[in-house]
Amino acid sequence: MDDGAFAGFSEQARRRLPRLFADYIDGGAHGERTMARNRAAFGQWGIVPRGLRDVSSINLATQCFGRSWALPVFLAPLGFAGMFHAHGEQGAAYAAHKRGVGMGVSTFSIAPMEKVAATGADLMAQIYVFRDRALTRDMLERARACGMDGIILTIDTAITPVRERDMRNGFRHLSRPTATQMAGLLRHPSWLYGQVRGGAMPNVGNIAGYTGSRGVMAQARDVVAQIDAGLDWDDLAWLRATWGGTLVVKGIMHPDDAIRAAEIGADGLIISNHGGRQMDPAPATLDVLPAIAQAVGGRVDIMLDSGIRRGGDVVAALALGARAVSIGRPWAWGLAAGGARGVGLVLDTLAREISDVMALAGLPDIAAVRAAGRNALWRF
Ligand SMILES: Cc1cc2nc3c(=O)[nH]c(=O)nc-3n(C[C@H](O)[C@H](O)[C@H](O)COP(=O)(O)O)c2cc1C
Ligand SMILES: CCCCCCC(=O)C(=O)O
Repeated sequence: MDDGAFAGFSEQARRRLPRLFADYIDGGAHGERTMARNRAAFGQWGIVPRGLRDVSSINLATQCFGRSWALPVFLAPLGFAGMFHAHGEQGAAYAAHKRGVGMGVSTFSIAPMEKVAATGADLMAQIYVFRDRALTRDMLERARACGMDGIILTIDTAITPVRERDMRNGFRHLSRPTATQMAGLLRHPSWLYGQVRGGAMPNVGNIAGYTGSRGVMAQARDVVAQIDAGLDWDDLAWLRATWGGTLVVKGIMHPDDAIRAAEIGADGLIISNHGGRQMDPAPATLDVLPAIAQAVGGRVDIMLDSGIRRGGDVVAALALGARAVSIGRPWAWGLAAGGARGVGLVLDTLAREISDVMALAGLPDIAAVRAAGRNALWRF
């Protein structure tokens, strides 16, 4: 896979992590065709160079979901990040805070959201609607109590599909490691040392009542079983009525769903195919973006994720109608490779490339990118 500007980070992450974690991050569902298509879609668009425009100062600041960020880039919610490096989710949040960008805290965060919030970062809690609604209400109350005024409802995980790499590695059964798995963990002593120092028996610490000594994957399976596969539009309306803050729906891939979510009162949408980890084969997010942007017509802000690996990818997504993008695997690689510093470097790398592309396209700020739209682009 083409890891773009982050190839160095992903290589280092693969060296540092036991294989089953590296594969968990990198892998996708079934034949991984969606994952490949996400990248290929960005390859279809060029940014047209323009000169004789004042680009002596490039401003990457943007507004999305009623928030202001220094870059049009958000750290996507990632489960189990605390197992990629001892700095865990707090390290990533610290890096996000330092760079002035936002971050989603996964329901499957190893660190409880309260600890992540203590970094002072601009966070949104990623939630599911659980079969036990009291559990969902509890997540909402905790998010509110620790100062988060926004939530992200993930809607593309009614089931968790086969991910062949995880099957091969027995990832979902890690709670009782086999001899092969144990040998794999022991071959990565610096990673193991970090985990031992961090508590040795990690929990999905973000979900009250699901921690304990049975091991992280047994807990994760229990939580996955709580995700309500019967979720429908009425439940979105229930969530809208229950949660007074910003509500963003993640996993939108069809204009009709975008319109319906906006009508029910969602404040924002994330066009996402979960980085190719759910539906395979699905269309690339960049390919569905123009129709969705046209359908919602500016009524709600759109963020896009899945396959962003270059500054040019970000500029293309903004020109086609997104207000910001989010990155998943790149920050996981940065964290695994170098903790909080690694996540910061990933953001710096992307910011530098976005700035390069905007300058050479004669677009000094994000408003100019959005105003130029397709006029800034070339379809190969
Ligand atoms: C390791 C990993 C864990 C993830 N965990 C979650 C999660 O807990 N909740 C969620 O909504 N999305 C989750 N995602 C999906 C991301 O939020 C995001 O949609 C995706 O990573 C974007 O694609 P990219 O990795 O190509 O940037 C996860 C993705 C990865 C790679
Ligand atoms: C054991 C599978 C749980 C999946 C939750 C995290 C996630 O969304 C992912 O893509 O991985």
